[in-house]
Amino acid sequence: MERVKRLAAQLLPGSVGTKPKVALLGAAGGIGQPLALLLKGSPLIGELALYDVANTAGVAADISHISTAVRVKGYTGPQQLGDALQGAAMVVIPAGVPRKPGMTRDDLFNINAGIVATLAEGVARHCPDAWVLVISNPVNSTVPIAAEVFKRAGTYNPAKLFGVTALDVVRAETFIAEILGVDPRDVTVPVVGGHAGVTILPLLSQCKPPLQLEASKAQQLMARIQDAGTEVVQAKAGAGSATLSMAFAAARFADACLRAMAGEGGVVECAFVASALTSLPFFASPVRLGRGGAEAALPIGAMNDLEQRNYDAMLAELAGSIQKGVEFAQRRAVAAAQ
Ligand SMILES: NC(=O)c1ccc[n+]([C@@H]2O[C@H](COP(=O)([O-])OP(=O)(O)OC[C@H]3O[C@@H](n4cnc5c(N)ncnc54)[C@H](O)[C@@H]3O)[C@@H](O)[C@H]2O)c1
Ligand SMILES: O=C(O)C[C@H](O)C(=O)O
Repeated sequence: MERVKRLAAQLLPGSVGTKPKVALLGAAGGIGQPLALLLKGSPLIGELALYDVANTAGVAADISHISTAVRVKGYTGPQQLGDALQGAAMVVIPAGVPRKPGMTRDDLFNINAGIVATLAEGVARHCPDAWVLVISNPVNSTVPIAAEVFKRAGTYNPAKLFGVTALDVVRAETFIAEILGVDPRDVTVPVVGGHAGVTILPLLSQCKPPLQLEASKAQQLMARIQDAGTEVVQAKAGAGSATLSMAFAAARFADACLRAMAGEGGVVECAFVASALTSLPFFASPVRLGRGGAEAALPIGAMNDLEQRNYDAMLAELAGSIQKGVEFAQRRAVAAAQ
């Protein structure tokens, strides 16, 4: 049996025994640490590679003492990025700077664009078949950046690149459950578009159980979901943005991906993916996940007047953010070639 497991590990890239290796980039950060903790508890992971530019050794030593079967190793600095990524079946990226009060997610672009591009280059080189889950903001631009890097490297598989928008869904479920007086786990609500301000579009009319709200209340709830990140940034007053709820949301999304990777059918989660649902090249929607990644971006369904107005209002901003990411990656490639 052991021989069969070892053989399977050699034949299936990214697997340790029969369970995959997951690399977490930005593992010592505000999201990285609690996310590492949650991933250490996953029965679906064989090995967890914790990578950061600083402070990884302590986090890895600490997490490695937790009595679950996931093997943990820490990697620090660009020279160890390759080893962290080698053989990974999934790469989760929360590396980068968070917002401070008064900033938009787009204000993070100048720093985070280069970080995500560099890490995506590492993925292309060391684990080109991995599923890549991008958390670093602005997601509406960092995902297109990663796509461009992969295209240039000849490794782009649109089915395996995801912008993590799960926190928007988690928030929508929570706020709706408060209104309905039910357990948030019993609420289902699609959140589509992107992950910044007006591009976050919760389709409240499709909520299950149904949510009966007059238009002004629905508008208020939609605005609260759209501004929930800012609510946390303001509450943290300069100490960063959402980390714990983000770790919860990312762990849930990673778990969905790992279950689909392992062959579970019918797994659907919202994510920002390459999509033909709209005129835009990327769009967040419910996505059906399968062994090979995103199998289908599911139709966003009928929208009421409020949702349609929000949808129409978001398209230009989302298009601009996507284009900004694409142009950044193209300029970077030209500069690298000179
Ligand atoms: N997608 C979402 O819903 C969502 C939610 C919350 C936060 N975020 C974003 O996630 C990012 C991280 O947030 P945080 O609160 O964890 O920030 P943080 O500053 O606490 O942690 C970021 C970590 O990234 C590391 N890092 C920086 N450059 C790196 C590099 N080149 N390679 C590897 N690691 C690097 C830092 O050392 C740090 O440990 C931010 O951009 C934030 O806006 C996204
Ligand atoms: O709001 C932020 O800057 C972080 C994150 O995108 C969030 O939605 O909490």
